[in-house]
Amino acid sequence: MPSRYAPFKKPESFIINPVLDVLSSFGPMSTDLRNAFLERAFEVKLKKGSFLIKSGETSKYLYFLVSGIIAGYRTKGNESLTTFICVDGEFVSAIVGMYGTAPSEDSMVAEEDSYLIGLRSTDLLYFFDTYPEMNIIMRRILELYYKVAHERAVNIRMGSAKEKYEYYLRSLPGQFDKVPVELVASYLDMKGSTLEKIKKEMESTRSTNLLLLLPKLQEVMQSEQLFRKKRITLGELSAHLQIGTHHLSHLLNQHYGKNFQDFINQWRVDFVVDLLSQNDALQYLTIEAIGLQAGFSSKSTFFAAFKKEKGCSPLKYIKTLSPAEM
Ligand SMILES: Nc1ncnc2c1ncn2[C@@H]1O[C@@H]2COP(=O)(O)O[C@H]2[C@H]1O
Repeated sequence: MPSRYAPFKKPESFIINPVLDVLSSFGPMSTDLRNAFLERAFEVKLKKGSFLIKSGETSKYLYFLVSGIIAGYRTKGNESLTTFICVDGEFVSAIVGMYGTAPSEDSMVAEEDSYLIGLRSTDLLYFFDTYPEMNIIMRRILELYYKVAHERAVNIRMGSAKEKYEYYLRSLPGQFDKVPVELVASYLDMKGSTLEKIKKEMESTRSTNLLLLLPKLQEVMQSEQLFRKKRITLGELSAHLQIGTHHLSHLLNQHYGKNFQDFINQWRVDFVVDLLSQNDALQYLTIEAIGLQAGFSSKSTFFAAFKKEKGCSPLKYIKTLSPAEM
């Protein structure tokens, strides 16, 4: 047993229970099987840069990555190739010799501090013999990984560098940002500089696509006066535009230089100013009531937002209006 292994330590239940939930999402687990896992699974903490498995080593364990990144690589002559990138929520093992029957061809290294749950292959074999449901669960996991591996083999050989990168983005929804560019480039078998260029191009088309939404945003604010809804949220406005909240935030920041709240408040203040200058609103309504009409939920937020936009209080502003405007 290589000495770099820490002694056996059971994981905390708040960590192992979600892992068992992932397993049972592939098929029901009996309480006995869950308990057997709780008894035998161990925790593995890896510092960034340390090995989970070294090439040539016979691994007698399977792992589930709870947090962090594990990358597989192998070297051929002077060349080093990233063979897989594993992010949290995935299983990792020496693919060749999964049950400790042959040395691993790939080395597996933590690309950031990682936390894994391990299981001895002998325990897994024992589970197969003792709990029939474990066979079903493992069969389904392997079917899924087989499908993913096939997709990867096809996609990585086909298409342009951009298409390969698009495949990669689809294969790790929501997770891809955390993997270092150099690692992704090696995985997709392209130069780091090529990948940087593709990423930049995709960023700029995304910004252009977002800009196409500006007329719709204007429409939603002007005709539907969505800002007048008290406590309107970023989520509601993005739902109206049918885009994600982070895309809307990005658009507001890029185009207006404003965060969501300031953007909404600017519309509200413009609404108030419009009302004040157009008719004799103040004969019927107090200035506070006009603020509430505009969508502000209190006098203080109204006054603060007004000052931020116009540089003075609403009352001072009214005094600057000519009598004809009032
Ligand atoms: N990365 C690791 N891989 C395998 N076992 C580990 C690791 N880190 C700690 N261990 C523990 O080290 C133990 C060594 O003996 P066991 O095989 O009984 O069980 C092993 C695990 O409990």
